Amino acid sequence: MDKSKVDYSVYLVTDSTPAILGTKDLVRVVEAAVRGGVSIVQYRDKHSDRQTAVQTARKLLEVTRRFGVPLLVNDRVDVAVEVGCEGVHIGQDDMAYEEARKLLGPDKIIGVTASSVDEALAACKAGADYLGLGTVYATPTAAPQKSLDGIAVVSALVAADDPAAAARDLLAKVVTGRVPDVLRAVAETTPLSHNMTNLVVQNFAANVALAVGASPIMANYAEEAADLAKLGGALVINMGTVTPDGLKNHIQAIQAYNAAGGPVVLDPVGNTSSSIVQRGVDSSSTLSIPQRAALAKSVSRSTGAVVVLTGKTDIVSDGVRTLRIDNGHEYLGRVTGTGCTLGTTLSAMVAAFRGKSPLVAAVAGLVMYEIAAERASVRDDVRGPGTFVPAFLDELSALREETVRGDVKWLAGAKVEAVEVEEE
Ligand SMILES: Nc1ncnc2c1ncn2[C@@H]1O[C@H](COP(=O)(O)OP(=O)(O)OP(=O)(O)O)[C@@H](O)[C@H]1O
Ligand SMILES: Cc1ncsc1CCO
Repeated sequence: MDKSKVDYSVYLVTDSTPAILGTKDLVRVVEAAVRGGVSIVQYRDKHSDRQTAVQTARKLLEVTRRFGVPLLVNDRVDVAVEVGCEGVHIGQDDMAYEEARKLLGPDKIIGVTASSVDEALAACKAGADYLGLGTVYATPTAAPQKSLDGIAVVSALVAADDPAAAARDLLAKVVTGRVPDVLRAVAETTPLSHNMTNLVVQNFAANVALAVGASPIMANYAEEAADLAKLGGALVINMGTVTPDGLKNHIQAIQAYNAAGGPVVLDPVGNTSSSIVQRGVDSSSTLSIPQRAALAKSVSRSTGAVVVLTGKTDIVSDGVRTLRIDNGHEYLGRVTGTGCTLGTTLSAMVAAFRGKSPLVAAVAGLVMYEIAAERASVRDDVRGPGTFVPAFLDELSALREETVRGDVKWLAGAKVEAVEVEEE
């Protein structure tokens, strides 16, 4: 497991005490919670003897591996070493970071609890992969300086009657809560959105990129891609009006972005070729939402890419977590190129959120795009798809401005839900 890709959004800390777990089986509770959307699990057990702890950790590891999420063990580094899980979480009174690192090697995750600024700085300096901070809550006068990567919960899941539903609910809330971080990152970095897109949407896509806060360039000649790829942006490959020459340019440009580690958004426009971020497959499909969710998850698993399937309901999956977004307006389906320019929007989000979560970035792009459409559709000056387009650009731009000045009331309208997909 590549520890730089770990998603801390919904972090489950187990508790086997009867007051929290009741008479339930811990492994089943964890399985349900992971099925619902938990992205990382910490097995925390202060009371069991070593042999029991090793046995339980093995059972938990079997579950977490099946779902592709990491398992950490609290405190008991020897247990983590013995079962070969993804790492440990240590407190200030536990084994020292350096000693744990020696036992676990460089690739395992080591998280450290910090209860003061000094402890946090020391843990970061030592090389901790993440910090666990005590009870944290923002107040109107003390907003956190750094946004959080996720929340750790114990009883909200372990004591829940339906841990899967509780995990789904938390996942949707945490992902939605991170949307402003993504939009602010776009505003702060003005990422390059390098579009190799179809002939129909060039101008519209460039204007959408500007409205969401990106810097567009429509450059179809692949010789330029190696230089452009170094500018920290993302590439959109849209195959809407592709030609044999265009295809060669696309491949060369993708290689340039891969070499530079830059994100690529692939929009096959109705094609079903393998993809990096894919959309449009469903536009005229009759698949049910569970079928589309299963398709998105399986394409994501096989490509390693986040997959987006658009339509009235959009599906986003990173192969582990799958979400649906039910915002938008039918005008989006009556204007050409709204799928294509969504790809441009996504490129801005994944570029600005590079190294963080592409799933969260994709959700942010979808939510912003579709709430802008909803707001435009109810404006007095909008009487049909023609007047909708300029109003839509205005609303995209307004959402960006509101978010940058800290007004995120609009996000209350986000309809994001986690979807459970049966294991194959
Ligand atoms: N009836 C609808 N209600 C709400 N949102 C919609 C509707 N139809 C499309 N959308 C939204 O419009 C955006 C574009 O999706 P759509 O599936 O229409 O793309 P497309 O058909 O591939 O577009 P393109 O014209 O670029 O080929 C998505 O954000 C999607 O959610
Ligand atoms: C109409 C059209 N034809 C090729 S690409 C495109 C834009 C919507 O996909």
